[in-house]
Amino acid sequence: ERSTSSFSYSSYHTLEEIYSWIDNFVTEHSDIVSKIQIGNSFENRSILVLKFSTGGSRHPAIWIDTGIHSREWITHATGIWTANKIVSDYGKDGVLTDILKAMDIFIELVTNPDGFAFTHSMNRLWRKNKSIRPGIFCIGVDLNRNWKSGFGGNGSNSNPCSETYHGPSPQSEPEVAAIVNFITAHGNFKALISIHSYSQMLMYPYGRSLEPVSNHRELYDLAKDAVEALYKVHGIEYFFGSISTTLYVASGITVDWAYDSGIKYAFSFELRDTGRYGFLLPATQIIPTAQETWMALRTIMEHTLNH
Ligand SMILES: CS(=N)(=N)C[C@@H](Cc1ccccc1)C(=O)O
Ligand SMILES: [Zn+2]
Repeated sequence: ERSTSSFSYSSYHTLEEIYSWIDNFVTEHSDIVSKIQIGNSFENRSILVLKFSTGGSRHPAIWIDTGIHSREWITHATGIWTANKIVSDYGKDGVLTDILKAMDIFIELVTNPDGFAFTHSMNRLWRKNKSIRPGIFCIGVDLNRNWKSGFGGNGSNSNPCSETYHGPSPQSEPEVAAIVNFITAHGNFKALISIHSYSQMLMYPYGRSLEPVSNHRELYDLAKDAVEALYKVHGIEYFFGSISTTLYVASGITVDWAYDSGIKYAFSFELRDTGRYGFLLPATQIIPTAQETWMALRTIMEHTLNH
């Protein structure tokens, strides 16, 4: 493909199609978008991040990741649509324009490239990455259990054959280490949003315990505003609250690490649906899902800008 104009935002795509789209997208919007390789996956695929910036050296930044669980295809598709929405609405939507005048947005579209390739080639329901280690007879680590904060705690599993296997040590997985190194080196991230599917929930830390975070009232109110903005688009209802109280206890997760690293606006989405199609959400729902999710993301980013 030579341009993004032939790319279908209402279809699911392979890793190669997405990486090709990224190159075309950056070329076509080089005034505001750039591509950063933050590392390589276990199977040595490039780990790519899109940077949206209107200048400045180290603007306060917002992180969004999709596809950390490879079978959650609606999340990559939503991320791609969102990237295009940002460049389309910059200069037109006053709130977004204000956000980008003052802050940078980083989007990692394929956070688990090895797993994602595997969902296209061999196993559509693969979740983990594809790491292998001597003497261990099952493949892959759950990248949403490999983070340092609460590592190895309840709601993660030490059995390598488990879908929630936390790995041999915190940040043992290159896909997690790459993000930790990038965000830590940057040092000025104000918000992190890690996007999963499915369940229709918007959640904030902690996952590892029932203990409320210091700004839990602020996060509750912001989550409430965000899900209301989401509901107004297509009438889709989300639950919201802390991970441990809304869903279940989970340890070693992205948003707990972000929060403990000083990123006080840390959220995790569970996109559509509530189980009718689950991970196999029909492509006809990609754009409606992305449209409603955008309104929630925009609400969170606006709050981050103003606080
Ligand atoms: C269906 S699922 N795997 N996306 C559910 C996902 C819930 C979660 C999201 C964010 C933080 C903690 C926990 C998980 O277990 O990792
Ligand atoms: Zn997930």
